[in-house]
Amino acid sequence: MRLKIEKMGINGEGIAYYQKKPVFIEGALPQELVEIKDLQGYGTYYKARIEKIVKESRDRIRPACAFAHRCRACSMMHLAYEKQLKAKRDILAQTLMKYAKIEPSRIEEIIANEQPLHYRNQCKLPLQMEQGKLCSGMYLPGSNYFASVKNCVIHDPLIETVRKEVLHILNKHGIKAYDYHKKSGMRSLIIRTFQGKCQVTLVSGEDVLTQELIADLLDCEAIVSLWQSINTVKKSVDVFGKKMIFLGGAKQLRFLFGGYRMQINPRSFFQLNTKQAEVLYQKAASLLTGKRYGTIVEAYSGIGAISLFLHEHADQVIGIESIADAVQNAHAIASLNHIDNVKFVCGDAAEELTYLSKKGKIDLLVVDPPRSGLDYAMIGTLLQSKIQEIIYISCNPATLGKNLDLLQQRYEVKTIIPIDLFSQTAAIEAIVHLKRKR
Ligand SMILES: C[S@@+](CC[C@H](N)C(=O)[O-])C[C@H]1O[C@@H](n2cnc3c(N)ncnc32)[C@H](O)[C@@H]1O
Repeated sequence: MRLKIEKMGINGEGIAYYQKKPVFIEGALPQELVEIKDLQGYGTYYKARIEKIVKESRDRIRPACAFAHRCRACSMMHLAYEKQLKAKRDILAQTLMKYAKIEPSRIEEIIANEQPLHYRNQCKLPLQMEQGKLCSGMYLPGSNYFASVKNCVIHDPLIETVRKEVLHILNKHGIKAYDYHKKSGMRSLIIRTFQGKCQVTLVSGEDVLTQELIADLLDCEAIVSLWQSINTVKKSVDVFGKKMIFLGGAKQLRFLFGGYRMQINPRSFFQLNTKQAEVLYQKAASLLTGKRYGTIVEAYSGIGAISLFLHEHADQVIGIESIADAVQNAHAIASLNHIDNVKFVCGDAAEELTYLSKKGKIDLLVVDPPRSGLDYAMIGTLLQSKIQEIIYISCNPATLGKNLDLLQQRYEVKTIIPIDLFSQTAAIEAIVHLKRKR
């Protein structure tokens, strides 16, 4: 059967219509005519695969990665970059219209990523055995099918070099992939890099790593911080296990960011695109009205990067973050940079914000939640609070739209700025500025 692709879906798939129901077709682009196979119904929609592209879009390009069809993580790589930007703005506009009745014209131009390849500062890759060798790869989207990936053009090139070196060393020492029954072996490889240095975390079973293996890994010039994380939970959502073992080098990875001296532990969050993160925080700071704020609260603060960018505008900034390591990093960073008007609380954002808003006046709240968005407790606290201004940084248009729909009871949306942090993928970051209605 042949179908014409009408538009792009939220995950970068092409959408056609069959029997008045949408058909999601991975890899197809708007305006293309495709012959489909494996049509499967899921109640209100269908999914199908491309058998053949009968008429190609003019915007289709050859993907920059030879493994794109195999790992399928970069669902927009076959679309010219300029058109990716347009598609992302359109997806954000459609989603905010659908959930929050926000007119598409209210959305500003998307801020492009100057480096749409080699931008990712961290990899978290599962490990498996292939032809008797430990190798890294990806679980294909929505499945537990493992595909080894020889090279990734999204990663910072140093990640790729170190990934290959680490795998070579692990294989030299006869290390095998994780075995659920024995609770032993290597599960995942995490590499984070800033400015030519890497922090490596080996996620494993209950294995005790030999001193020879650790010494070989620390001999790699770029590895300056080495950790092991024990994770024996069968269907673990978090890649890291609860137990972290420091193996050598420095405990924290140190780097410069936006003129500030930073340090980070493996479990602490940091935006995956370092250069664009700076653009994002500068843009968020530029939305401040110019007046001096009494108290700014940054909820979901990670290692407190946004607080650093805002601290000069306020008497005090309070960050709230649930990961203890990140809070520890945030405090250390503030003192490394001699900033004494920021402090951080470890806890749940909704609970701590409820407490803080009862205790004193909050002039501006910055929220940068995970993909799940703000929970009902958080929305409830905001609606009942007297907070005048909110900057909401989102990485998920759907949860953003649902949250804005509720927040619009008390807040007016002033500005919406999309920004591309994750080129080649369908992920969209956006900054929304809200002001309390009179
Ligand atoms: C998208 S990251 C943003 C971090 C930081 N704003 C930045 O840009 O680096 C979300 C952060 O929220 C934290 N987090 C997740 N759920 C939380 C909760 N219920 N309360 C407080 N922090 C939470 C995560 O650990 C993570 O650091």
